Amino acid sequence: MEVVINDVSLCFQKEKPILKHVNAKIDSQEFVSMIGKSGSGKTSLLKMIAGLMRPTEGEIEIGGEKVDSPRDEVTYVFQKPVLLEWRTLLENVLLPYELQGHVQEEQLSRAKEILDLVGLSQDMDKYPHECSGGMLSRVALARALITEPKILLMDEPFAALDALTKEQMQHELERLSQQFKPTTIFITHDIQEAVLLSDRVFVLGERPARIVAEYAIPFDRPRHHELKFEPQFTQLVRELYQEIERGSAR
Ligand SMILES: Nc1ncnc2c1ncn2[C@@H]1O[C@H](COP(=O)(O)OP(=O)(O)OP(=O)(O)O)[C@@H](O)[C@H]1O
Repeated sequence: MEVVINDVSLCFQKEKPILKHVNAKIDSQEFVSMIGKSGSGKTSLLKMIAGLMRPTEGEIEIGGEKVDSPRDEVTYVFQKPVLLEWRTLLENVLLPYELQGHVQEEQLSRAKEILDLVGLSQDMDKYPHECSGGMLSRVALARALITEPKILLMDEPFAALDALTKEQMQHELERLSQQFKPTTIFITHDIQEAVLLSDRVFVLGERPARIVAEYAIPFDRPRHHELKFEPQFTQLVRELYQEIERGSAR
């Protein structure tokens, strides 16, 4: 399902606009990252796509329909995994099904299968307090994908993880998004992460922000971390870094 951001502006009361004239079209099954300085409005843009907030001007369309409230096809993954402490990992992953009604046998198998896919087959009866940050991120990813959302919105999902765990999670996400193929919009401060995972990277400028640059990332998939040492990769990272700096000066 495609996402269209059509001349979107956002202004909180009496303040200078946060976002002004943001335009973008994200194709079905495309993986796009948004990078930009802190406070440039990335989370606000994601919330508007999720239907959690309305633009002051312009509109957002998903699959050709205007977004004015949260939609079933869209799943949102927060920076900090939001898990219920009194439920096991399996029960947490089953939550989207429970919210739809009674859990069927087939859905239980599906939940176990997806926990297996993220490497947690041995841990599904544990409670969140018994788990590491990386395990909790895996559960959040499993829960996000279990309903096979058409649109996956991720707001710095790996920012709180240590470097090695973050690499593992990037690998999991790369693998799973190739399998499930949701249209993904991913926010990150990590330029390397954006280049590694994305088909395209958008750079947001400073307030009032708009998309000041857009880079297509040409590497074949599946992608591996060794790519980070390739000259073309480091060159792209450098250019994006300079774009963010230039964006601030614009
Ligand atoms: N509900 C709100 N009311 C007023 N101002 C808000 C509200 N939500 C966000 N803002 C302001 O909008 C600006 C953009 O915030 P947003 O969280 O979208 O930026 P961001 O680019 O995601 O930042 P970060 O990278 O630090 O997470 C910030 O200055 C923030 O203080």
